[in-house]
Amino acid sequence: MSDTVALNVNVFLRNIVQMGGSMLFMLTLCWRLSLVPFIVVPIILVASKIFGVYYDFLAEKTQEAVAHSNDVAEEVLSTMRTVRSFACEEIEGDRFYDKLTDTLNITKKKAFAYVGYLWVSELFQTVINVAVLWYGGHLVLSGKLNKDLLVAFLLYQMQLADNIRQLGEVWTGLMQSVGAARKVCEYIDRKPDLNMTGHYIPEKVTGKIEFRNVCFSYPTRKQNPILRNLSFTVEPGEVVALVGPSGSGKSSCIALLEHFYEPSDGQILIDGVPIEQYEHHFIHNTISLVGQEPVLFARSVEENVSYGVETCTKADVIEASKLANAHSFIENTRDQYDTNVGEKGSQMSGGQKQRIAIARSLVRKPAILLLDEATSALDTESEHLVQEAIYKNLKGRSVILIAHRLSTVEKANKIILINKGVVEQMGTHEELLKQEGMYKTLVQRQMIGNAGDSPAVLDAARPKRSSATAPYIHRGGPGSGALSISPPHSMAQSLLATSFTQSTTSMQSK
Ligand SMILES: Nc1ncnc2c1ncn2[C@@H]1O[C@H](COP(=O)(O)OP(=O)(O)OP(=O)(O)O)[C@@H](O)[C@H]1O
Repeated sequence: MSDTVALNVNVFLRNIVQMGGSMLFMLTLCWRLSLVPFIVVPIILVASKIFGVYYDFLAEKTQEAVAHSNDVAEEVLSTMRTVRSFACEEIEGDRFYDKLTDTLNITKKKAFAYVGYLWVSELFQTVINVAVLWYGGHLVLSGKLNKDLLVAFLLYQMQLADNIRQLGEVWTGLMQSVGAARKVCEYIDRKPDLNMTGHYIPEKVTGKIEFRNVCFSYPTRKQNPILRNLSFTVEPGEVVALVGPSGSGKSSCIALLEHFYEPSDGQILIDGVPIEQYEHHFIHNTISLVGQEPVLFARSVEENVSYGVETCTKADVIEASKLANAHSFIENTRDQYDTNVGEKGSQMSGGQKQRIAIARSLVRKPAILLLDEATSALDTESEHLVQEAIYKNLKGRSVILIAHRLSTVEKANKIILINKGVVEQMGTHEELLKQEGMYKTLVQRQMIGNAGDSPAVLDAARPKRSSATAPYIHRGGPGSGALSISPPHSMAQSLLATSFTQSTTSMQSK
């Protein structure tokens, strides 16, 4: 756009001046003969205007078509393993080809429109030349014009035609740029729907979180309520677990706390202040999130862990990595903290990615930590170590966690069971086990799955909290590292037991 404007404005101004000069000289040579081109030139300008509007429209369509084909290419390249694992290379190739064909069709239309425009303007210029020669000859024969002046007039006339042709090209270039830039300008001028005008920066955040009668639906599905009058409180320093069936709205609560969306009704407060009143950078340094599928950047481990924290030292990075149980595997890589994790962390395993993401959150020393299935890809031992570290080192900080493993959830100070967007049960693991409700059913389901489908196991296990919480692995004491696998657990049973939500869903469907 900048290149086209810089070049075209130069050519445009030069031709306008030359055109003005030619017309002035033509008028002084013979005003009667000047009327001929002066009548036809406005017709050419009108034709240029009509063509310009159409060309602008086609240029915008071309941009859209190119964007669609790029979308397909980008999506397929970034999900290449999925595409290959379903043997869909040809299908995706055809999809890309179709999008490229759309682009080609629009480009063809553009080419035909340009040819049509050139044809019309050349035709009019020929008409002017013929008309000037005919009328000029008539004026010479009738003695109203000197034949030398007719030749001079014709030379200016040729200059004028050349200027009109160049102006047509400039107009085409400008319309092409305007069409292409319109979308970019739309995005630049777009005002976010979210209210990001908050300026509140307190000296200290204690970490009290309050959901007050929150109603929410996603902007793309406004008619589909996700959270309905949802209320709960997390006191400073509390660890609260959100549990419930898949799709019940747990991650949506986290998204609202991160201020990615705003509730349609109700309020979310941090230390009694509505979240939208906090300054954007401040709130995101105060609340740290480890999501379901953490995204790493194609940089070194150290740069990923210290991401966004300007004052972060290497010692801070190592400390956070130790807390996240990531230090030992990082040390074992060839370049250690300088190891490049690859695009979106593709050169790391799922569990390694999660641990680096946890370290990235911990390095900020947040007042509120949100863990949305943040340890789901870790083996039970690693998860246990990471959790121990989090519980030990985040004392005084509030933690909201979503987890599918019962062993993760039961240590929480408070468990909130969300079902279909409302809080159905709330309390500690022991309190909820005493109530008849979905939570107890879920626990029974998991434990039965782990103990040879015997309902009696639940009762037997209840007083022994440690065996209930880590049904298939017993530890020999904190830090001892000694593990023993309980008989008579089968591998299939253990696998079944690892998914809290899966069990929930299957229970619900019954
Ligand atoms: N960006 C989005 N746009 C529209 N609807 C969405 C979006 N994200 C989630 N949803 C819908 O909102 C509902 C709640 O989703 P949410 O992710 O909060 O559930 P969840 O309880 O965390 O589930 P899970 O345990 O499976 O992660 C689901 O029905 C889902 O389809």
